[in-house]
Amino acid sequence: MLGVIEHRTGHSGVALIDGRPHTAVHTTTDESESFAEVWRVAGPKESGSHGGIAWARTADYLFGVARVPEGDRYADGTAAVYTGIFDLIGELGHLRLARTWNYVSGINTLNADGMEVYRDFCVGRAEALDARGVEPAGMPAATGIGTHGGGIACYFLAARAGERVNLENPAVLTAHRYPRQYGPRPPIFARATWLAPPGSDDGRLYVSATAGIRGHETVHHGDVARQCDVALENIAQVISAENLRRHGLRRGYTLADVDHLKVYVRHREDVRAVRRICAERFSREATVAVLHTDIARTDLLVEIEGVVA
Ligand SMILES: C=C(O[C@@H]1C=C(C(=O)O)C=C[C@H]1O)C(=O)O
Repeated sequence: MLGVIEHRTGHSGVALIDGRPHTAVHTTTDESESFAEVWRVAGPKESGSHGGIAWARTADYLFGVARVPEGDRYADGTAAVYTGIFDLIGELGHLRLARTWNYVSGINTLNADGMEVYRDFCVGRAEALDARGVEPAGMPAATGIGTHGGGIACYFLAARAGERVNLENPAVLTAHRYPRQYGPRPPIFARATWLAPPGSDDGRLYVSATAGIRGHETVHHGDVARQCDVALENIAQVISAENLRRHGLRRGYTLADVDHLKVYVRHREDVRAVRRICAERFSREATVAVLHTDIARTDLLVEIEGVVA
């Protein structure tokens, strides 16, 4: 095990438990929906702590977890976590950042300056890129989603070598090009990231948390089923052979290939409908965890992420 993230009805701090980074994120409101997200990899491991980031690695992969404590502003704390991540991957030599997750409590509430917490988080992330000279196109697939408490939990996966390709979706505007109406600094992440070990094309495709957005606009306001359909359509487009070819990758996938799904639903009463749609569209063998959380944009009702392995 390289790291463990528990999804449940409460949160915990960041810890190294038996050499494994660990935290619990408060991503749902019903204990029966709780589960542990366990990252496994073969080979000898070492672990450590670096400026509040608990990390573990093998020769090939690095997994790390950090947290910005609950407060009335988040930009500075977020910038500190992300500059810490950039510094750590540099020092350890695992420079291919492949996936990030950002679990943000009170994501749609206002901070002490009257700015939405999600936008405040985006400011901090963008400032860290500025500070370390990281190009927006270098940022991989991500999740930026709500929780019910605990500040901001950030975790990430990075690789030492191999092929990493960040993918966009032609149907959705590149996040870092969003217009200013979504906040003073844009979200910065790719729609998916392909990661393959050196000398092998046997890689994985990490799909960002994906919503009912076309261009930069939320579609089907108030209609969770139709937003869910557009999110699924967006995932299907990102992982399609046509899109992978556009990014220089000679393979292609369908929704039936996506596994390790996490589905975030804003309203408890929508959970059943979303579960039904996902059961129809994903493989019966896929694991699908449905969580009840707020979502970065107040008009988004559902987001879906997964991994093609
Ligand atoms: C809100 C969006 O995406 C969400 C926000 C993300 C982020 O800020 O890292 C990543 C994926 C989604 O959870 C969007 O696509 O506009």
